[in-house]
Amino acid sequence: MAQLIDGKALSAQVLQQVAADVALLKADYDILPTLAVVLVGEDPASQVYVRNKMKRASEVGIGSREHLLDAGTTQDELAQLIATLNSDPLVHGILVQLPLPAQLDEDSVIASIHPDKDVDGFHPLNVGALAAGRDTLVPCTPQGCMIMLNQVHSNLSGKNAVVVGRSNIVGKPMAALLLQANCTVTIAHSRTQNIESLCRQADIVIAAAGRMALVDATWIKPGATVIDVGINAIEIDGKRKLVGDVAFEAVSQVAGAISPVPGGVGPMTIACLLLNTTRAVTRQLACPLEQGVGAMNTTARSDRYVRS
Ligand SMILES: Nc1nc2c(c(=O)[nH]1)N[C@@H](CN(C=O)c1ccc(C(=O)N[C@@H](CCC(=O)O)C(=O)O)cc1)CN2
Repeated sequence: MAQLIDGKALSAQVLQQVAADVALLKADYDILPTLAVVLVGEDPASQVYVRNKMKRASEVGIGSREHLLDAGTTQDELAQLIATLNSDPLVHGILVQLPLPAQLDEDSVIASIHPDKDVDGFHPLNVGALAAGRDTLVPCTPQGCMIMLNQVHSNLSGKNAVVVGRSNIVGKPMAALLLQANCTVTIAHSRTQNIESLCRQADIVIAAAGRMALVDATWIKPGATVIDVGINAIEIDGKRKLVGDVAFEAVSQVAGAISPVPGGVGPMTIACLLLNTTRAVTRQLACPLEQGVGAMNTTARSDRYVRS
Protein backbone atom coordinates (compact mmCIF):
# COMPACT_ATOMS: atom_id res chain seq x y z
CA MET A 1 0.00 0.00 0.00
CA ALA A 2 1.38 3.39 -1.04
CA GLN A 3 2.37 6.17 1.36
CA LEU A 4 -0.35 8.84 1.38
CA ILE A 5 0.86 12.36 0.57
CA ASP A 6 -1.51 14.35 2.76
CA GLY A 7 -2.02 17.75 1.13
CA LYS A 8 -4.20 18.97 3.96
CA ALA A 9 -1.53 18.38 6.61
CA LEU A 10 1.28 19.62 4.42
CA SER A 11 -0.62 22.78 3.46
CA ALA A 12 -1.05 23.51 7.18
CA GLN A 13 2.77 23.53 7.50
CA VAL A 14 3.09 25.89 4.53
CA LEU A 15 0.39 28.17 5.96
CA GLN A 16 2.24 28.26 9.27
CA GLN A 17 5.33 29.52 7.43
CA VAL A 18 3.21 32.10 5.60
CA ALA A 19 1.73 33.31 8.90
CA ALA A 20 5.28 33.74 10.28
CA ASP A 21 6.31 35.70 7.16
CA VAL A 22 3.20 37.89 7.48
CA ALA A 23 4.03 38.61 11.13
CA LEU A 24 7.59 39.52 10.15
CA LEU A 25 6.40 41.89 7.44
CA LYS A 26 4.12 43.56 9.96
CA ALA A 27 6.77 43.82 12.70
CA ASP A 28 9.70 44.92 10.54
CA TYR A 29 8.01 46.94 7.80
CA ASP A 30 4.47 47.67 9.08
CA ILE A 31 3.06 46.06 5.94
CA LEU A 32 -0.18 44.10 5.71
CA PRO A 33 0.19 41.79 2.68
CA THR A 34 -3.07 42.15 0.77
CA LEU A 35 -4.60 39.98 -1.92
CA ALA A 36 -7.32 41.15 -4.33
CA VAL A 37 -9.48 38.30 -5.63
CA VAL A 38 -11.61 38.90 -8.72
CA LEU A 39 -14.47 36.57 -9.56
CA VAL A 40 -16.56 37.17 -12.68
CA GLY A 41 -19.90 35.37 -12.78
CA GLU A 42 -21.40 32.70 -10.56
CA ASP A 43 -19.70 29.43 -11.40
CA PRO A 44 -20.38 27.36 -8.23
CA ALA A 45 -16.96 25.64 -8.15
CA SER A 46 -15.16 28.97 -8.60
CA GLN A 47 -17.27 30.46 -5.79
CA VAL A 48 -16.08 27.64 -3.48
CA TYR A 49 -12.42 28.14 -4.43
CA VAL A 50 -12.62 31.91 -3.96
CA ARG A 51 -14.35 31.51 -0.59
CA ASN A 52 -11.63 29.09 0.54
CA LYS A 53 -8.87 31.41 -0.62
CA MET A 54 -10.34 34.34 1.33
CA LYS A 55 -10.83 32.17 4.42
CA ARG A 56 -7.25 30.88 4.42
CA ALA A 57 -5.91 34.39 3.75
CA SER A 58 -7.67 35.70 6.82
CA GLU A 59 -6.40 32.75 8.92
CA VAL A 60 -2.75 33.61 8.17
CA GLY A 61 -3.28 37.35 8.61
CA ILE A 62 -3.25 38.31 4.93
CA GLY A 63 -5.67 41.09 4.06
CA SER A 64 -8.06 40.39 1.23
CA ARG A 65 -10.41 42.27 -1.03
CA GLU A 66 -13.11 40.46 -2.89
CA HIS A 67 -14.37 41.81 -6.22
CA LEU A 68 -17.47 39.93 -7.34
CA LEU A 69 -18.41 40.99 -10.85
CA ASP A 70 -21.50 40.32 -12.89
CA ALA A 71 -21.32 37.47 -15.45
CA GLY A 72 -21.91 40.06 -18.19
CA THR A 73 -18.86 42.19 -17.26
CA THR A 74 -17.10 43.56 -20.34
CA GLN A 75 -13.40 43.37 -21.17
CA ASP A 76 -13.08 47.14 -20.60
CA GLU A 77 -14.77 47.01 -17.19
CA LEU A 78 -12.46 44.21 -16.06
CA ALA A 79 -9.42 45.99 -17.50
CA GLN A 80 -10.38 49.11 -15.56
CA LEU A 81 -10.63 47.21 -12.28
CA ILE A 82 -7.25 45.55 -12.86
CA ALA A 83 -5.64 48.90 -13.72
CA THR A 84 -6.97 50.30 -10.43
CA LEU A 85 -5.62 47.32 -8.47
CA ASN A 86 -2.27 47.51 -10.31
CA SER A 87 -1.75 51.08 -9.16
CA ASP A 88 -3.04 50.60 -5.59
CA PRO A 89 0.06 50.44 -3.34
CA LEU A 90 -1.97 48.69 -0.62
CA VAL A 91 -2.74 45.72 -2.91
CA HIS A 92 0.20 43.33 -3.32
CA GLY A 93 -1.39 40.39 -5.12
CA ILE A 94 -4.09 40.19 -7.80
CA LEU A 95 -5.86 36.98 -8.69
CA VAL A 96 -8.52 36.63 -11.38
CA GLN A 97 -10.34 33.35 -10.82
CA LEU A 98 -10.43 31.15 -13.94
CA PRO A 99 -12.27 30.17 -16.06
CA LEU A 100 -13.73 33.51 -17.19
CA PRO A 101 -17.07 33.84 -18.99
CA ALA A 102 -16.79 33.30 -22.76
CA GLN A 103 -17.01 36.99 -23.76
CA LEU A 104 -13.75 37.75 -21.92
CA ASP A 105 -10.32 37.16 -23.41
CA GLU A 106 -8.40 35.30 -20.71
CA ASP A 107 -4.95 35.93 -22.22
CA SER A 108 -5.30 39.70 -22.31
CA VAL A 109 -6.78 39.77 -18.81
CA ILE A 110 -3.78 37.82 -17.49
CA ALA A 111 -1.35 40.04 -19.41
CA SER A 112 -2.93 43.18 -17.92
CA ILE A 113 -2.03 42.19 -14.33
CA HIS A 114 1.23 43.77 -13.15
CA PRO A 115 3.83 40.94 -13.23
CA ASP A 116 4.96 41.74 -9.66
CA LYS A 117 1.35 41.38 -8.42
CA ASP A 118 0.68 38.26 -10.49
CA VAL A 119 0.35 35.81 -7.59
CA ASP A 120 -0.93 33.13 -9.99
CA GLY A 121 2.33 33.28 -11.96
CA PHE A 122 0.39 33.28 -15.25
CA HIS A 123 1.69 36.56 -16.74
CA PRO A 124 3.81 35.93 -19.87
CA LEU A 125 6.84 37.62 -18.22
CA ASN A 126 6.61 35.28 -15.23
CA VAL A 127 6.04 32.28 -17.49
CA GLY A 128 9.17 33.23 -19.45
CA ALA A 129 11.20 33.77 -16.28
CA LEU A 130 10.20 30.32 -15.01
CA ALA A 131 11.10 28.72 -18.35
CA ALA A 132 14.51 30.43 -18.15
CA GLY A 133 15.03 29.09 -14.62
CA ARG A 134 14.93 32.57 -13.02
CA ASP A 135 13.47 33.44 -9.65
CA THR A 136 9.84 34.47 -10.20
CA LEU A 137 6.23 34.06 -9.06
CA VAL A 138 5.45 30.41 -9.83
CA PRO A 139 1.96 29.00 -10.58
CA CYS A 140 0.42 27.71 -7.37
CA THR A 141 -0.63 24.16 -8.30
CA PRO A 142 2.74 23.04 -9.71
CA GLN A 143 4.50 24.77 -6.82
CA GLY A 144 2.34 22.75 -4.42
CA CYS A 145 3.14 19.55 -6.32
CA MET A 146 6.89 20.25 -5.94
CA ILE A 147 6.48 20.66 -2.18
CA MET A 148 4.64 17.32 -2.11
CA LEU A 149 7.37 15.63 -4.14
CA ASN A 150 10.03 17.00 -1.82
CA GLN A 151 8.21 15.29 1.05
CA VAL A 152 8.78 11.93 -0.57
CA HIS A 153 12.12 12.39 -2.35
CA SER A 154 15.15 13.89 -0.65
CA ASN A 155 16.65 14.40 -4.11
CA LEU A 156 14.71 14.60 -7.36
CA SER A 157 17.82 14.79 -9.53
CA GLY A 158 17.85 12.22 -12.32
CA LYS A 159 14.30 11.00 -11.67
CA ASN A 160 12.23 10.12 -14.69
CA ALA A 161 9.07 12.28 -14.54
CA VAL A 162 6.02 12.17 -16.80
CA VAL A 163 3.51 15.04 -16.71
CA VAL A 164 0.18 13.99 -18.20
CA GLY A 165 -1.44 17.22 -19.47
CA ARG A 166 -0.05 20.33 -21.14
CA SER A 167 -2.14 23.20 -19.76
CA ASN A 168 -0.59 26.62 -19.14
CA ILE A 169 -1.78 26.49 -15.51
CA VAL A 170 -0.36 23.10 -14.57
CA GLY A 171 1.31 20.90 -17.21
CA LYS A 172 3.81 23.33 -18.70
CA PRO A 173 4.96 25.06 -15.47
CA MET A 174 5.07 21.65 -13.76
CA ALA A 175 7.48 20.40 -16.41
CA ALA A 176 9.63 23.54 -16.01
CA LEU A 177 9.87 23.04 -12.22
CA LEU A 178 10.74 19.36 -12.55
CA LEU A 179 13.43 20.26 -15.06
CA GLN A 180 14.76 22.90 -12.66
CA ALA A 181 15.02 20.08 -10.09
CA ASN A 182 17.09 18.08 -12.63
CA CYS A 183 14.44 15.50 -13.47
CA THR A 184 14.25 13.98 -16.94
CA VAL A 185 10.85 15.28 -18.03
CA THR A 186 8.29 14.09 -20.57
CA ILE A 187 5.01 15.92 -21.19
CA ALA A 188 2.30 13.56 -22.39
CA HIS A 189 -1.07 14.69 -23.76
CA SER A 190 -4.13 13.56 -25.69
CA ARG A 191 -2.10 12.97 -28.89
CA THR A 192 0.77 11.11 -27.21
CA GLN A 193 1.30 7.57 -28.44
CA ASN A 194 1.89 4.73 -25.99
CA ILE A 195 1.09 6.94 -23.04
CA GLU A 196 0.72 3.95 -20.68
CA SER A 197 4.17 2.59 -21.45
CA LEU A 198 5.69 6.08 -21.10
CA CYS A 199 4.12 6.40 -17.66
CA ARG A 200 5.20 2.86 -16.70
CA GLN A 201 8.84 3.96 -17.06
CA ALA A 202 8.36 6.97 -14.79
CA ASP A 203 9.58 7.38 -11.20
CA ILE A 204 7.11 10.27 -10.90
CA VAL A 205 3.74 10.66 -12.63
CA ILE A 206 1.85 13.97 -12.42
CA ALA A 207 -1.72 13.41 -13.60
CA ALA A 208 -3.18 16.71 -14.84
CA ALA A 209 -5.24 15.74 -17.85
CA GLY A 210 -8.71 16.62 -16.54
CA ARG A 211 -10.07 13.12 -17.22
CA MET A 212 -11.55 11.15 -14.37
CA ALA A 213 -9.61 7.99 -13.39
CA LEU A 214 -7.54 8.14 -16.60
CA VAL A 215 -4.42 6.78 -14.92
CA ASP A 216 -4.90 3.23 -13.65
CA ALA A 217 -2.66 0.69 -11.98
CA THR A 218 -1.33 -0.76 -15.26
CA TRP A 219 0.19 2.67 -16.08
CA ILE A 220 2.32 2.78 -12.93
CA LYS A 221 5.75 1.32 -12.17
CA PRO A 222 5.82 -0.37 -8.75
CA GLY A 223 7.07 2.11 -6.16
CA ALA A 224 6.54 5.23 -8.33
CA THR A 225 5.24 8.51 -6.87
CA VAL A 226 1.88 9.63 -8.25
CA ILE A 227 0.52 13.17 -7.82
CA ASP A 228 -3.13 13.62 -8.80
CA VAL A 229 -4.00 17.15 -9.97
CA GLY A 230 -7.44 16.22 -11.34
CA ILE A 231 -10.61 17.78 -9.93
CA ASN A 232 -13.60 16.07 -11.54
CA ALA A 233 -16.99 16.54 -9.92
CA ILE A 234 -19.39 13.58 -10.20
CA GLU A 235 -22.73 12.78 -8.63
CA ILE A 236 -23.24 9.57 -6.65
CA ASP A 237 -26.69 8.94 -5.14
CA GLY A 238 -27.52 12.60 -5.69
CA LYS A 239 -24.42 13.72 -3.79
CA ARG A 240 -21.55 15.72 -5.33
CA LYS A 241 -18.22 13.94 -5.07
CA LEU A 242 -14.76 14.98 -6.23
CA VAL A 243 -12.49 12.49 -7.97
CA GLY A 244 -9.08 12.87 -9.52
CA ASP A 245 -7.43 11.77 -12.76
CA VAL A 246 -6.04 8.69 -11.01
CA ALA A 247 -7.90 5.48 -10.13
CA PHE A 248 -6.91 5.93 -6.49
CA GLU A 249 -7.73 2.51 -4.98
CA ALA A 250 -6.04 0.48 -7.73
CA VAL A 251 -3.01 2.76 -8.13
CA SER A 252 -2.32 2.89 -4.40
CA GLN A 253 -1.73 -0.89 -4.51
CA VAL A 254 1.19 -0.35 -6.92
CA ALA A 255 2.60 3.14 -6.28
CA GLY A 256 5.15 3.98 -3.58
CA ALA A 257 3.42 7.25 -2.72
CA ILE A 258 0.20 8.87 -3.91
CA SER A 259 -1.78 12.08 -3.29
CA PRO A 260 -5.54 11.83 -2.81
CA VAL A 261 -8.42 13.90 -4.21
CA PRO A 262 -9.82 15.71 -2.29
CA GLY A 263 -7.22 16.56 0.34
CA GLY A 264 -4.18 16.51 -1.93
CA VAL A 265 -3.09 19.11 -4.44
CA GLY A 266 -6.16 21.39 -3.89
CA PRO A 267 -5.23 22.64 -0.39
CA MET A 268 -1.59 22.99 -1.51
CA THR A 269 -2.71 25.28 -4.36
CA ILE A 270 -4.34 27.68 -1.91
CA ALA A 271 -1.37 27.57 0.50
CA CYS A 272 1.01 28.40 -2.37
CA LEU A 273 -1.20 31.30 -3.45
CA LEU A 274 -0.70 32.85 -0.01
CA LEU A 275 3.01 32.02 -0.11
CA ASN A 276 3.15 33.90 -3.42
CA THR A 277 1.33 36.86 -1.85
CA THR A 278 4.05 37.39 0.76
CA ARG A 279 6.60 36.84 -1.96
CA ALA A 280 4.91 39.49 -4.12
CA VAL A 281 5.30 41.96 -1.23
CA THR A 282 9.05 41.39 -1.12
CA ARG A 283 9.29 41.81 -4.89
CA GLN A 284 7.42 45.11 -4.79
CA LEU A 285 9.21 46.56 -1.80
CA ALA A 286 12.63 44.97 -2.21
CA CYS A 287 12.65 43.95 1.44
CA PRO A 288 13.83 40.33 1.49
CA LEU A 289 12.62 38.48 4.57
CA GLU A 290 15.36 36.99 6.61
CA GLN A 291 15.20 33.27 5.82
CA GLY A 292 11.89 34.05 4.18
CA VAL A 293 10.37 33.47 0.79
CA GLY A 294 11.93 36.56 -0.77
CA ALA A 295 15.48 35.32 -0.51
CA MET A 296 14.90 31.94 -2.09
CA ASN A 297 14.55 30.63 -5.59
CA THR A 298 11.59 28.48 -6.58
CA THR A 299 13.34 25.16 -6.04
CA ALA A 300 14.73 26.23 -2.69
CA ARG A 301 11.29 27.34 -1.54
CA SER A 302 9.72 23.98 -2.15
CA ASP A 303 12.79 22.33 -0.59
CA ARG A 304 11.94 24.00 2.71
CA TYR A 305 9.19 21.48 3.28
CA VAL A 306 11.30 18.36 3.34
CA ARG A 307 10.50 14.88 4.62
CA SER A 308 9.80 14.75 8.32
N1 LIG B 1 -6.79 32.04 -11.07
C1 LIG B 1 -6.81 30.72 -10.91
N2 LIG B 1 -7.87 30.01 -11.34
C2 LIG B 1 -7.86 28.66 -11.18
C3 LIG B 1 -6.78 28.00 -10.54
C4 LIG B 1 -5.68 28.77 -10.12
O1 LIG B 1 -4.66 28.27 -9.58
N3 LIG B 1 -5.73 30.13 -10.31
N4 LIG B 1 -6.85 26.64 -10.28
C5 LIG B 1 -8.09 25.93 -10.42
C6 LIG B 1 -9.02 25.97 -9.24
N5 LIG B 1 -8.41 26.18 -7.92
C7 LIG B 1 -7.88 27.38 -7.61
O2 LIG B 1 -8.32 28.40 -8.01
C8 LIG B 1 -8.57 25.23 -6.87
C9 LIG B 1 -9.18 24.01 -7.06
C10 LIG B 1 -9.40 23.12 -5.99
C11 LIG B 1 -9.00 23.48 -4.73
C12 LIG B 1 -9.27 22.61 -3.53
O3 LIG B 1 -8.85 22.95 -2.45
N6 LIG B 1 -9.98 21.52 -3.68
C13 LIG B 1 -10.36 20.72 -2.55
C14 LIG B 1 -11.82 20.31 -2.67
C15 LIG B 1 -12.74 21.48 -2.68
C16 LIG B 1 -14.17 21.08 -3.01
O4 LIG B 1 -14.77 20.37 -2.21
O5 LIG B 1 -14.69 21.50 -4.06
C17 LIG B 1 -9.46 19.48 -2.50
O6 LIG B 1 -8.95 19.07 -3.56
O7 LIG B 1 -9.30 18.94 -1.41
C18 LIG B 1 -8.37 24.68 -4.53
C19 LIG B 1 -8.16 25.54 -5.59
C20 LIG B 1 -8.88 26.50 -11.60
N7 LIG B 1 -8.93 27.92 -11.58
